[in-house]
Amino acid sequence: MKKFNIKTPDQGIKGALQTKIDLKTKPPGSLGSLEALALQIGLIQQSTSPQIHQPHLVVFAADHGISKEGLVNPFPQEVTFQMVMNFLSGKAAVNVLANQHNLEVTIVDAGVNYNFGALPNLVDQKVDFGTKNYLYGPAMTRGQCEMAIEKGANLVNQIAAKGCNTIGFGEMGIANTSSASLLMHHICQTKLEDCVGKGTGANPEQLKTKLVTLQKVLEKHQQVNSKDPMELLATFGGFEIAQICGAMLQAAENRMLILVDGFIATAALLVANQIIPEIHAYCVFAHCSGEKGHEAMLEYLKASPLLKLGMRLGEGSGAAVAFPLIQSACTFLNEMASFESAGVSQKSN
Ligand SMILES: Cc1cc2ncn([C@H]3O[C@H](COP(=O)(O)O)[C@@H](O)[C@H]3O)c2cc1C
Ligand SMILES: O=C(O)c1cccnc1
Repeated sequence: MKKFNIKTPDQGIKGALQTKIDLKTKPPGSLGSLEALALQIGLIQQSTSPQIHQPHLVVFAADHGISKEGLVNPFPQEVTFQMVMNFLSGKAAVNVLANQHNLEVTIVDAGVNYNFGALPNLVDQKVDFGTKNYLYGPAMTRGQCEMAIEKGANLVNQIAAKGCNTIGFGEMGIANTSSASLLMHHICQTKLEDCVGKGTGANPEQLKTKLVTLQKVLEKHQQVNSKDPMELLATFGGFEIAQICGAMLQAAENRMLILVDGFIATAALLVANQIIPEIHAYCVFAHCSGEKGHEAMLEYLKASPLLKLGMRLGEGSGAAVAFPLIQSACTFLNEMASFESAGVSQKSN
């Protein structure tokens, strides 16, 4: 298994950053969360003039063995490959929202149950044609899990080599809210019923079946070690979740700013955070999803999401929508006048 080397950013520059923020022509603290964001980005980049370069969203797609039974997912499995085609034609939610802010989008086949052949804009990182059904055994082997992590990490290195320092991750995989719920249950030690939500729109009866089914999955895997993130990921994960986990770990090692999307992307981070908790300093939490469980997941991570719009889509759509706030944080820090430069009097005391 690849070892990641993630260090909390050196705090030496913190005083200079805070002073620069406080000397802007505004009452102290009046830019609220943008000030915290500017401080965080400055620390990550070790600069009092941080810059966003080549911002990028990577969408990892994969299928889930469980989805074939239709017990946990309102939509059928083939929607995963159909949505990949939609991403490639540039017309899905994540495409249009990313285009709005000039975010580059890369689409990855992490393990879709479909043979795409060679498509020019699809990155082939297929581990397998979907995971196994975890009702009957682990979703993937340990080897597949490690491979997925490495593939995600390698892609981030390729993107970083082109000059990107800000990256978000999205996902597509019918039934993946179930994987995210199971991972959450074990890592956050939250009751299963508080981790399981409507996903793509389960009605009350479907939600009950989803919960009963996932309870059976937990019973099948009673022996799983909640303290072993790789075992959890291999048992309950998806190839897209595992690739996002590796991608996030690599992005933090590379000192990139990570935009964390919704329920499923945050579940990937839960695993990454259990592997190396220092990853936290590199994460900006884009939004609180409308999916039940996300708020508690964010609380577990002591994360303050930038937005709460009731979005519950995934794909990286929340990361795309929050991106301009990152730009605003850098812009005020770099361009706003100071009391001295503008000749504005500071408060008397
Ligand atoms: C058309 C469509 C587009 C999507 N884009 C993201 N998801 C989202 O929904 C799926 C998870 O929900 P569940 O666990 O209920 O299947 C994931 O693919 C996720 O990215 C979509 C779902 C659908 C149907
Ligand atoms: O918050 C998310 O990422 C989410 C919620 C429901 C379905 N798909 C994704």
